[in-house]
Amino acid sequence: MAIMEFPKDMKWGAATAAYQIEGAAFKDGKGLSIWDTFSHTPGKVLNGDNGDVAIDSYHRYEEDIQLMKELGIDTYRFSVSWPRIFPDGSGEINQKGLEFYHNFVDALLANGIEPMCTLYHWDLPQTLQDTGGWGNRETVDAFADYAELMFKEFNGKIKNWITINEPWCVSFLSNFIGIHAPGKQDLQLATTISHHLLLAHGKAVTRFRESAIEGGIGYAPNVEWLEPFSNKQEDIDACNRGMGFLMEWFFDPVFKGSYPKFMIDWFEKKGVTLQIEEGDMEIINQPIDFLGINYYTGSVGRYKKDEDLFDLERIDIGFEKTDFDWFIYPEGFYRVLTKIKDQYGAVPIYITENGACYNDEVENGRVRDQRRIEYLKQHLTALKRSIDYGVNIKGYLTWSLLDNFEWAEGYDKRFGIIHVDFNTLERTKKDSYYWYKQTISNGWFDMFY
Ligand SMILES: CCOCCOc1ccc(-c2cn(C[C@@H]3NC[C@@H](O)[C@H]3O)nn2)cc1
Repeated sequence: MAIMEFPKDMKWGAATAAYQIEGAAFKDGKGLSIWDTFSHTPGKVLNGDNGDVAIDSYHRYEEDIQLMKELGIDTYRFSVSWPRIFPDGSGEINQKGLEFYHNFVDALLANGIEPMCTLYHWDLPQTLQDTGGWGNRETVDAFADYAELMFKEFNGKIKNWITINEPWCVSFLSNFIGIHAPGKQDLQLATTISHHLLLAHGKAVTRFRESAIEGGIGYAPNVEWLEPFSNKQEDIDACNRGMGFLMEWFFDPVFKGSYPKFMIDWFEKKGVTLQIEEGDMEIINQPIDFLGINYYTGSVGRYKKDEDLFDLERIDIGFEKTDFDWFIYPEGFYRVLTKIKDQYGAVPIYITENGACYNDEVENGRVRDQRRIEYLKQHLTALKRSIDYGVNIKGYLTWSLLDNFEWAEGYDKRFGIIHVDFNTLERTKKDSYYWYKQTISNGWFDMFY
């Protein structure tokens, strides 16, 4: 047997996000988010899908929690819909919104499941977007006020807080590449937003510390691995720029108190500058209690002038792909985690997202998603290797517990270990659910069975 065994104190979990699962988009006083607006804008989301109903977890969370309990997870990562709490982004509080999350969190705790709460998972109140969104520094303070309210409201119930999910997606994917809400294509704006997001993270940490809240706080950047096609310096440099876009750009300010010079120089060549105000970097560079890491994929890269923003070409050398057309690259998971350890030290890390898109359907009451089991085996093996290297892994949370609304791909891309019929909303445990359940129970798995 090739047993892959994990530390007995490592936490096992699963993750979701409000706009992707809740539905009830216009119910009980919730205000509009930018994803309500974006998904209702023709041409933005595949098949015209939206999160109006999603998988109706707003009404079905008790059923979902029973599925989590049977799965045996220690912790469940969810996000709060900011406009469900502050319909206008700030000011008047929607008590029904607070009531929903209290009922939900109480049900998690009653079933022995530790809540891990993401404060911002992309659903910005539309009213804040109407005044510039994350491009406006006033949104930073609105976020800090929202965060402080949540900290105080749930102090003692929620002990693991994540400020911002995937700041690269919020800034550059959404405001430069433009495929996520609000769908802008402005590099200067996106770069300014990346700074405001880190500032918002820092200000939330300040409020957390000042309020003496029980537990810990971090953020959850997404990372990818880029392996140079050759040892030619131009290939190495191109891959470092591509990785620096997600890693050093969002890690150095938090862990080192400054932006990476090689990226600043590159952006300046593109006519982009950063407006950093006095005191910003000190606010951003505050100690955090853990780092969330979201990893899905990587690729081989090489220099190609004007191929993309970084003169970087991602090439297909035959890696297998998921149904999202992403390369399956478990070695990249090990490489990125060990790079983080080498560059930023043994910061406690939760894998806050790792999983694969496979669109297997229900056949005779069963979902045979063996490819997802293989993906999880390969990436958990890479995780174990990183633990043995000295990476301070505190937990692993798979994305996702349930099939859900996959942003611009709508309901066309399934990441869940539980299948959801998007018409009837019926949940069906996939083969990967049973595999994950056994792995959690054992604390190990056998590579070959
Ligand atoms: C045309 C050019 O395209 C450039 C890259 O385009 C993308 C698209 C999507 C992603 C992406 C999607 N996910 C999964 C989510 N993580 C958070 C959670 O909500 C999951 O649903 N992570 N990254 C990255 C890059």
